Amino acid sequence: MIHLSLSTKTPYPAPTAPVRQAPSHLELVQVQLVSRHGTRYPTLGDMKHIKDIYELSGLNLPHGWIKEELVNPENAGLLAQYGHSEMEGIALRMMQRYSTFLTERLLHPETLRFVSSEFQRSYMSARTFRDVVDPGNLTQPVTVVPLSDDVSLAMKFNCPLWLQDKPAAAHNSSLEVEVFDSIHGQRLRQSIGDRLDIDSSVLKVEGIAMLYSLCGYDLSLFAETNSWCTLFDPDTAALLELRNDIKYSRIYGPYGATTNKKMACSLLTEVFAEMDQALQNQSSAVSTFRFGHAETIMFVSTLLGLEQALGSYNSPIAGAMSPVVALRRGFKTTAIAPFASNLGIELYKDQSAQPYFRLLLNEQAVRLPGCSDEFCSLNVLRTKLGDAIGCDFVGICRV
Ligand SMILES: O=P(O)(O)O[C@H]1[C@H](OP(=O)(O)O)[C@@H](OP(=O)(O)O)[C@H](O)[C@@H](O)[C@H]1OP(=O)(O)O
Repeated sequence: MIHLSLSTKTPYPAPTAPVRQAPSHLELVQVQLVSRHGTRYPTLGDMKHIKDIYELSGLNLPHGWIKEELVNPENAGLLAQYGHSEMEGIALRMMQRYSTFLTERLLHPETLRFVSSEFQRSYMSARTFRDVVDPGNLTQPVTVVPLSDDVSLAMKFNCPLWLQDKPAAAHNSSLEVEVFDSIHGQRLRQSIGDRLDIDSSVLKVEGIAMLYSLCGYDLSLFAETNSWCTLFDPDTAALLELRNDIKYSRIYGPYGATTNKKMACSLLTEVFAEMDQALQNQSSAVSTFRFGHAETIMFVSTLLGLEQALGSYNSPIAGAMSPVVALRRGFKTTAIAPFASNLGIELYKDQSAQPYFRLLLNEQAVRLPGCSDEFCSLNVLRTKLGDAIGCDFVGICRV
């Protein structure tokens, strides 16, 4: 696979090495997972933009660059074959990572739960994942959270205040994107124009961003690097990822509306309730595997302040940010929200029953600020989340 940072259209970066084993004094009590669905087809919105690109006059596209399935509305937003494979891989590695724990849990099938949002891509991701973890079909079927009640996975649709603030967030990000385009636009138009052998004025930067998404879909859906991805090199891809991150960090991330820092509070309240219940009665500890969307992961990341564990975070990602400084930013959607992006939450207890946790982002350990090690006292996380635990999501979202 070519090493291009393709933002939320990046295929899942399967880990190449297993995580560290827990120290012997820690006993695994529970595992929880919050995951985006696997690789999907473009949404209807993206299909329209792709169709415009396909029909752009003056683009003599080589054979194979135009793929009808990317503009067939019957495919819109559906989980793709490769998305199933991504979920199978994550489940298989989880079975290896927690083999004793999960084998024992399957003796009490009520202690494993699978939950998805009401979108086909999330539901089928949950189904595929469950089929690997529970081949004997002993556990309850996947629980689908009705969209109208969903405050934990597709939560953005049920927060009126967030929806009211979104146009302002989108406007703020568009101002920063304009600054970015004024600095980097000419270089991008020249580079892509040369590679497409067209006049650099034919394409706007917004159109180039769609070509970048097309490379992501080519790579994620077809493992193909010989068409749209030939237009990009790591530097131009990194610039377009930065352009996306200017937007995503303001719409779903730490540099947008204050509600962004609360949007995952209902979800993390559920996660903490299950952790507390597990600590009180370990034998009935429930491990829940949840499947949602890119924003599910981005909202959780924003509430946890993951960008602080992943890189520099003090200043908002801005259009005039130098690419060198931008390289060190903690909020990178290629790392936080690729297809099948997932956050694992492991719960342990030590010999004096003190609770510990470890976070795995895409199956790699993350050490939160305030933690001296990836295995960290649960009190650090509880304190960090504060009143987000037990939050009144409806009250927070009231206009
Ligand atoms: O890849 P992203 O995070 O942008 O995908 C979004 C969807 O946006 P789009 O693919 O259209 O750019 C968004 O669809 P929209 O029609 O509401 O804009 C969808 O609601 C959101 O959940 C993301 O989709 P995901 O792939 O299910 O995460």
